[in-house]
Amino acid sequence: MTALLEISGLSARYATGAPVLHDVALSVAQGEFVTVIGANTAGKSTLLRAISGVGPRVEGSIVFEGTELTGIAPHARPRLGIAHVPEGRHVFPEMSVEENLAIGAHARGAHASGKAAAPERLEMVYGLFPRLKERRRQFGGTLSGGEQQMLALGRGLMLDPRLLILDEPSLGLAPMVVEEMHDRLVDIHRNGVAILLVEQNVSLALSVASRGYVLQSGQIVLSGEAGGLLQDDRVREAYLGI
Ligand SMILES: Nc1ncnc2c1ncn2[C@@H]1O[C@H](COP(=O)(O)OP(=O)(O)OP(=O)(O)O)[C@@H](O)[C@H]1O
Repeated sequence: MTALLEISGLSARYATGAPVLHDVALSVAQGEFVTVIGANTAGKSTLLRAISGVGPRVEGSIVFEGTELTGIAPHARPRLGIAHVPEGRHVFPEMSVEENLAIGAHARGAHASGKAAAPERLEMVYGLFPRLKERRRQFGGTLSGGEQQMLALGRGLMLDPRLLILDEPSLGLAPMVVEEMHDRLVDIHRNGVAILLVEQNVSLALSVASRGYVLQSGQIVLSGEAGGLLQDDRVREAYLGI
């Protein structure tokens, strides 16, 4: 499979701290669903931030569709087709659902080639999340936690991304909402969008993704087919408590 995202020799550190990522190599093929699992502070969010260019200082290479990202400004990366939905919901509380979604379309830029028109994207997002359509005039801040997470995800999709990077989309949600969220991720993936998912819920992440990486203290210590990782004793002991 052709690589959509190819990371190699990636190290990252924050201005104020010690190195967080060490010589990380990871790839996502066109249309692939990949997950990164690991304990708290392993560096999962930092890895996603390095891809979107917000936060850590990086060394190494992050190539997206043949373009080296490390020299590209963070605000220009969404226009290449990368949507980052960070941890926490980050909706604009005093803007309507539809205004929140419009911001996503704006971030993609008006002239991106191959971009579906914003009204089509909006219908696609409303098709995936009918509850957002019902509440399109409601302020973002008045939505339930699950609805806000869906709005954050919908805003990312308004970018018409080729790669969706998601940080803990199920954090703090009730189990039924978590399942709904993961069903929607499967739908989005079926529509041809590649997904890189960071998730605390390891069994769920490995059941929706096709491949996974285990990040430990900033290093990839294990990787492979999701089904294989789910059966791996090291994963079962460390992350599933089995
Ligand atoms: N802005 C920052 N400045 C300095 N250090 C940071 C910053 N953000 C994160 N770190 C540090 O980087 C390390 C990795 O954090 P990161 O958030 O990437 O981990 P994580 O695997 O996503 O964990 P969690 O699941 O708890 O979010 C931690 O030790 C954290 O304290």
